[in-house]
Amino acid sequence: MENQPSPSLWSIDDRHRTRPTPTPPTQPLLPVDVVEDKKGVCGSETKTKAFDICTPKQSGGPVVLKPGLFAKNKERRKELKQSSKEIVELRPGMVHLKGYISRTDQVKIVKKCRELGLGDGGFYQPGYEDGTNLHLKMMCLGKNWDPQTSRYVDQRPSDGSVPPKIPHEFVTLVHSALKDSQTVTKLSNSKDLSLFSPDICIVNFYSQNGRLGLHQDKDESEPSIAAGLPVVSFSIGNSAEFLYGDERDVDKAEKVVLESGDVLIFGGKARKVFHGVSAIKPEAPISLIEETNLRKPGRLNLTFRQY
Ligand SMILES: O=C(O)CCC(=O)C(=O)O
Ligand SMILES: [Fe+2]
Repeated sequence: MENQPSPSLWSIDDRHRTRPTPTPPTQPLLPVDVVEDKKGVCGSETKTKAFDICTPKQSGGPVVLKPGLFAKNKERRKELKQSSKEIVELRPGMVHLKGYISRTDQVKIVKKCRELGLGDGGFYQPGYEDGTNLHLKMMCLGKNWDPQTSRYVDQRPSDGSVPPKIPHEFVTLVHSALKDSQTVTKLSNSKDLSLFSPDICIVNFYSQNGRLGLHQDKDESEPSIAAGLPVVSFSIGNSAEFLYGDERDVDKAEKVVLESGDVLIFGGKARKVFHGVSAIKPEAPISLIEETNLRKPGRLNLTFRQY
């Protein structure tokens, strides 16, 4: 499966033949990186600061010396070498598509997530019932996952916001990744990676100390889990150490590094695999950061599921 053409996110009809249609003009981003959301629950006024996953462009301020041209070109050559495509079956039902999302599409995903993340239902700091916070920022699309109750609801309880819809371009890319991953699982069981219609996407943003403990994704509906409908995960930005295993035990877990542009899929027999993120690594593609101003270090992860 080496060197497959990468699907383009904005070419809808036939990703292998059609040139990507020009990016639709993005809505103007909100003017400031902090948005005050005055919609409260039950009429009370709460102020939620939307988290900006990108660093707003500075006007004035201290001059930052950029790396020289030679150093930059060297970085880019390294990036090109590293972005080799490969599909690896990690275990039955669990597939790692390395370098699957093109750099252009990664840029589009970051920009779209930033735009949505600054609006109603955008990035916030999730916390558990006992008052502890998750070590990441979160935004839900389609339906809201509530960490306090581990349930999906239509509105975010903390501010009453309604989650934005999943952009259809994201769904197109999920379907392409599933179809391509089925080719490697033909010999084992391609039903593990059956096509589905994602109606939920949880978008996580990890900074330097971001992490996520070992857990199972099991809050989707019973029929969805029973059918083994897969979870499809996109990684963008800094690389991450991703753990997975049969039990909630870090010492027994296996480890894989997820890099920018990687897609990970787990369904069928692997649908209830324990998984988590143990660390964010320093590596990030320089061209992506330059084009998007994604915070450094910063890792965006999108997991698509069907309720
Ligand atoms: O960030 C990741 O790679 C995993 C995210 C995850 O497991 C989740 O959101 O349930
Ligand atoms: Fe998960």
